[in-house]
Amino acid sequence: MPADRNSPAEPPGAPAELGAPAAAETAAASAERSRGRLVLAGGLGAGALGCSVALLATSGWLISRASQQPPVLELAVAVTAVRAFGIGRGLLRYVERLVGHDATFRILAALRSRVYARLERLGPAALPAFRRGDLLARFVADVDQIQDRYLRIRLPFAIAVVVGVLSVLGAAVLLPAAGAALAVALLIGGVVVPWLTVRTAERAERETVADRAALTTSAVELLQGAPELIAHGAAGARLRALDELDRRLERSAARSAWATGLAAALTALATGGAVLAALAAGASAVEGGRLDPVLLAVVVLLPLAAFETVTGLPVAARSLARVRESDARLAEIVAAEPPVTAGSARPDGVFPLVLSGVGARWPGASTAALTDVDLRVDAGRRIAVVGASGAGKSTLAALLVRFLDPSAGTFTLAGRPVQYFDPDAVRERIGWCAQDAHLFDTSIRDNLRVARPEAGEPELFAALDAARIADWVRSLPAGLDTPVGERGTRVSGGQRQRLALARVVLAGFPVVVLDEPTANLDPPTADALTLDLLAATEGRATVLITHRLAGCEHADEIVVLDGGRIVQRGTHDALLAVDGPYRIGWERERRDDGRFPTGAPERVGD
Ligand SMILES: Nc1ncnc2c1ncn2[C@@H]1O[C@H](COP(=O)(O)OP(=O)(O)OP(=O)(O)O)[C@@H](O)[C@H]1O
Repeated sequence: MPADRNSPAEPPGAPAELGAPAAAETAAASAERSRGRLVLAGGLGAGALGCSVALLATSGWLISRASQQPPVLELAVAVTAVRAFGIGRGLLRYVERLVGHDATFRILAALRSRVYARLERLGPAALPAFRRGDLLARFVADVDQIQDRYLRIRLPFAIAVVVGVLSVLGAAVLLPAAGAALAVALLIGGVVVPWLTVRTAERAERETVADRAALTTSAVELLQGAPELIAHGAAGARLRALDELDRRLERSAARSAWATGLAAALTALATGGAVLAALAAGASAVEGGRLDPVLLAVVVLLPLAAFETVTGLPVAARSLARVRESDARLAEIVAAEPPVTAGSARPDGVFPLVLSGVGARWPGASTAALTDVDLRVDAGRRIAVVGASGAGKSTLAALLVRFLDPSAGTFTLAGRPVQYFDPDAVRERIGWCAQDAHLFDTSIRDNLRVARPEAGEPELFAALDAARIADWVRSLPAGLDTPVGERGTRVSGGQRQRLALARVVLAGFPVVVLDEPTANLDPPTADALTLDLLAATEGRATVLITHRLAGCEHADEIVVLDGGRIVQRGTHDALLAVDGPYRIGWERERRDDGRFPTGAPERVGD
């Protein structure tokens, strides 16, 4: 981040977490809180697998002993035990799944909140470093992938160790040679095979994560740009590129599946080897009188059951690479430098809002977007910021609403550097109506309530009235419940901006920054909206950013930006009186507007 002359040495309450911890630590912190549940899930899982092993061993003994036709009472305990182990296995497995998933989802929810909080701090200035679809993949798929660390890796490995050791001890008590053979086979199935899987599948797994993210990114881009691509006949090429990405993902998934298949074959071989070894050792021990023949079935069946503990481990090990890759991708978000210094204080008042010698530079940009800007906003004052495209107007808006830090100069609210304050608290006082205001895919009512959730119908209509769109809303069959479509596609550009304006009015900010609210409208509609905007925000400090000069005559001060610097400032009359960019722009706008057929601008819902 560029040096910040304006930064206080140490803003009070600047969150310590801004020190960019790794995502793994973020997940670990969440896991810490669910440790008890994870341990319980491990215990239940070990119990369930223990029941499986005991079930097979007891059944083996029962069948062998029953063949000798002893008194039924002698078998009663074993029969009951078989039932108990059978029921216990299912029951414990069910509860283990509940507890394990509950713990994991809690960890994921906490992790997702933390990642979202990070994203929020980065946005919007630092987010362009990530592509939209890629961010989506990180936020959804990568966070989801982290669940494997607990559900598929740590729990199964811990359970395998406990049950594996107990099974080996059990077998060794009956016949030490069988115990030794089982230990060796379990080490092969539980350590060597998973290790081999990791070695074979690691690259493929990493590629799978990257390919899946690339596929999401391209699919999102393709869907968003579909109308333009179809109109330009370029959709076919993009679809083919997407197809190629899909095939790449298929290839890496196939390579990784091949490793899984190999692991399954090796595990089956190790199981078979353990059973054969137990059979050979058991048969010779029976022959030598060192083992009761009835126990031979137990010795032979035990490895079969014990191997259940390690069969899932190669798949678990395989997902280790995926988890690491997702971790690394989340760590990039966590480590990305926030574009603003955040304190924790809440501003009591914002006036006067003063920029003094302020410069601004966007992350990654080589040149400053603003240089040496002075601005003072007092209560109720209305300032118009005008200038050509690229002059730095939106950058000024970003500075005012704390999306960007000044790289030079000072920005103070009521005399205190803005870096002392929580940016969210600043934004509760300095409202922003964007150039392409976002409407959510829900009703008009819910879109307005983003600004004030508890607002009742009279307040909503008062805000709509101020934005001169209330009559249109009343005329709709569903009124306030009319859906606006995704990104407001079911309403016109002018209606969208007016709804956004109503939202800003409803929020009641003491300072309102209106960033090119008329940018995409035809001149008559734009001018009508500008007048309505100024009327709706009457009495509030307003910074109207615009490339059109019509309406500026109502501002207390006009600031003309060019190349990131203020080149003129004053009232409309004063600026018209001198030969300068404002007068040139004003005269050109009058002349050019004269070329358009002019009609009465629509006032309601254009
Ligand atoms: N998010 C961003 N990241 C990097 N650079 C940016 C970003 N937004 C603007 N810039 C750069 O800052 C400079 C000023 O742009 P800005 O958008 O502030 O101008 P503007 O006067 O609002 O233009 P317009 O009227 O076209 O919106 C330009 O050089 C632009 O490339």
